[in-house]
Amino acid sequence: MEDVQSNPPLMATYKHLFVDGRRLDDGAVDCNECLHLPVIDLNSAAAEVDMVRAASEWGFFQVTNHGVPQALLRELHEEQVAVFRRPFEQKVNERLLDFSPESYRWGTPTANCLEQLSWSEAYHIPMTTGSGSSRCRAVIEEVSKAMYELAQKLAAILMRGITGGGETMMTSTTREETCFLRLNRYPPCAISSAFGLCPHTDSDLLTILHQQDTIGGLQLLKGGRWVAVKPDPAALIVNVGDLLQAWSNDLYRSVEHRVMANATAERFSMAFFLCPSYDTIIQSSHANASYRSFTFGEYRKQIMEDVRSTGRKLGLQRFRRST
Ligand SMILES: C=C1C[C@]23C[C@@]1(O)CC[C@H]2[C@@]12CC[C@H](O)[C@@](C)(C(=O)O1)[C@H]2[C@@H]3C(=O)O
Ligand SMILES: O=C(O)CCC(=O)C(=O)O
Ligand SMILES: [Fe+2]
Repeated sequence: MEDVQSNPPLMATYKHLFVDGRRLDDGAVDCNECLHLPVIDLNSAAAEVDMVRAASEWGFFQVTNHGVPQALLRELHEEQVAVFRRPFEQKVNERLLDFSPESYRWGTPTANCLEQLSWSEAYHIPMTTGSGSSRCRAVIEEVSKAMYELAQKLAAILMRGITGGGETMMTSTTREETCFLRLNRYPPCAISSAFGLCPHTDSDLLTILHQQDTIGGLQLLKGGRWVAVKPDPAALIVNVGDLLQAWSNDLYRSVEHRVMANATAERFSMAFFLCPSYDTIIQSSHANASYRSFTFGEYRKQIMEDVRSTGRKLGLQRFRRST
């Protein structure tokens, strides 16, 4: 049974954004249509070709035979539920497993309007920090390692698929220090429609996402329309991040996605973000590269500045060369 005291005070903090019973305009969503993402069997002979096609046509796909044990994912889910069930005060004031105080976040402190609000709470867990000998710590570490290994394998395939060649991604390009797990919890939002996570692209190389239940709510922008992704706790979803889009000179697509809050049910998910070291230069070898070269550190800094000053992420458009 859910302890109400564990919920962050989302309504009390953000009620001013729900003015005049305003609702988000989600008229573009076809609720009856659930998107079946392309499925890539990593053991199949065609895996590499299929993945390159899916990353350029969809930006999102599912992987099977990925090597991450279902039992481990279930165990993480149990630990995650317990972590979020703790009283709100504890989540804010006590460091979880020695992670930095900023590892716990809720709502959107910079939101100026309903469209910028994320009705959720999350833990950002960097791969290389934290301490202790609890089961929770051990499970987080094991999941991070398995996700890191899988993500590196997928990124290497996608880098090889960039036509024109020249691009290489050594395993040394990615850094355990910058990769992180994001544990998401989306509380129900009974009063009005809200985003569980507002529309965004991921600011990494690629993301591996596990939707832990069948509640649903993830939507992605396809052909100018928001479409719902079929929830499947047995699947791992992979999506291209901004850095791979730039590195591939727009061959691969970092697709905008969002989560709709559910009126009655809470939802959990976990995402692993594969990132390079901050000094990695992101640069396409294409003769007419669409983006100027930039470091990952520069990119992160720009995003944080934009979110702070405008309430939203401007992302890759900041780095696009004028034509
Ligand atoms: C306010 C924002 C923070 C965020 C970018 C955004 O505009 C909307 C989503 C946020 C998110 C969610 C997933 C990742 O944790 C993240 C790093 C990302 O790429 O999009 C964050 C962004 C952030 O914290 O900077
Ligand atoms: O919860 C989900 O399904 C999506 C989460 C997500 O997009 C993210 O954490 O970046
Ligand atoms: Fe995301």
